[in-house]
Amino acid sequence: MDINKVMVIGAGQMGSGIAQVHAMAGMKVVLHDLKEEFVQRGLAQMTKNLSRQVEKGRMREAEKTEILDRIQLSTDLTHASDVDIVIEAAVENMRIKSELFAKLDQIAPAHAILATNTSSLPITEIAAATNRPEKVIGMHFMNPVPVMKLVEVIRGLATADEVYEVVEALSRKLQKIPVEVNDFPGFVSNRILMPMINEAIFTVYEGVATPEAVDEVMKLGMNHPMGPLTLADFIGLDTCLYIMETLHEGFGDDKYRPCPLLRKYVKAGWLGKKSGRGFYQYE
Ligand SMILES: CC(=O)CC(=O)SCCNC(=O)CCNC(=O)[C@H](O)C(C)(C)COP(=O)(O)OP(=O)(O)OC[C@H]1O[C@@H](n2cnc3c(N)ncnc32)[C@H](O)[C@@H]1OP(=O)(O)O
Ligand SMILES: NC(=O)C1=CN([C@@H]2O[C@H](COP(=O)(O)OP(=O)(O)OC[C@H]3O[C@@H](n4cnc5c(N)ncnc54)[C@H](OP(=O)(O)O)[C@@H]3O)[C@@H](O)[C@H]2O)C=CC1
Repeated sequence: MDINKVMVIGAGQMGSGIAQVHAMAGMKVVLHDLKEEFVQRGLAQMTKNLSRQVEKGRMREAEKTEILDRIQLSTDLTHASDVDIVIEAAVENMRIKSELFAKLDQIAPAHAILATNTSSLPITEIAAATNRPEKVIGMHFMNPVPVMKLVEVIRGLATADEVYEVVEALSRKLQKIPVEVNDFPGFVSNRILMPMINEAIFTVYEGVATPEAVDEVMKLGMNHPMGPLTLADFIGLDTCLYIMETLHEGFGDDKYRPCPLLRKYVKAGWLGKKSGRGFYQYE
């Protein structure tokens, strides 16, 4: 099956990146969010990224315009009626994702694949909200989407082989490298990454070191491009907390308990870079 038109749900940091890479690969894209201001923010992010490519002489202004022209903005879910695939990148919450998938199942054409960019939630459970579980799949991009090569592809219990093959080919068309993993909480990426981030937060919580010191240790000592607390701020502390909760609940093992300091920051609205404050202050 050829993918010509894609709908991306959620115009946040992941949704806008996912929309951008599909438009750059020549596909028509509908970028959807709840409010006009959110889709406009997504468009501004994509425009900024593409302008940087133009400034660096890697893209012509005309190419940038062509890419942006392929992107339609939407606050109306019925725009899913003529797409080949929907990629959902709304907030990391099972109730919201299940409701979205139930609605999309009613609107999207019968042939359409319903993919989710969830970073930890069970694909099988999201698929159960639809009448087409064989066409539901996890397509987990990494942040920042235009830069990171990986797409973790997760089959639900009922995902059809041909759906997996379409998503694998689509990932390659986006110049990404798909890696198949099974449907377990946090998949592979966040089962390994997020406990490290949570442990870094515990070291601050217990007074072992400052956030700056923790990040320096991991950057200089382990050659990580960003320290774990800078990375947590970059991902979004709300998303980090939701992933830890999914791991904790899914495995029933206390080793995944979210650090109380992470909970406190999220309750305070300190969500990291996107809200201007997390372990660090921005602007
Ligand atoms: C939570 C989940 O479910 C899964 C996840 O995504 S976990 C998060 C996974 N991501 C990571 O671990 C990222 C770790 N950090 C890094 O790899 C790097 O710090 C980084 C790529 C983000 C930035 O790299 P850097 O060398 O420190 O900075 P910088 O030189 O400014 O940027 C490198 C390139 O990335 C681009 N870039 C940086 N941030 C970007 C962004 N937010 N959007 C688009 N492009 C971006 C820059 O334009 C630059 O491009 P060129 O090389 O083409 O000029
Ligand atoms: N951040 C990361 O590094 C990564 C995140 N992910 C996953 O991607 C998804 C999105 O994360 P991210 O982009 O960081 O989050 P953001 O908070 O940046 O963006 C989420 C966007 O989705 C919108 N949204 C919420 N509910 C709905 C809905 N019902 N319909 C349409 N849009 C909705 C939000 O609007 P509002 O502001 O009103 O809530 C917001 O604009 C999550 O599932 C996350 O786990 C995956 C890989 C990496």
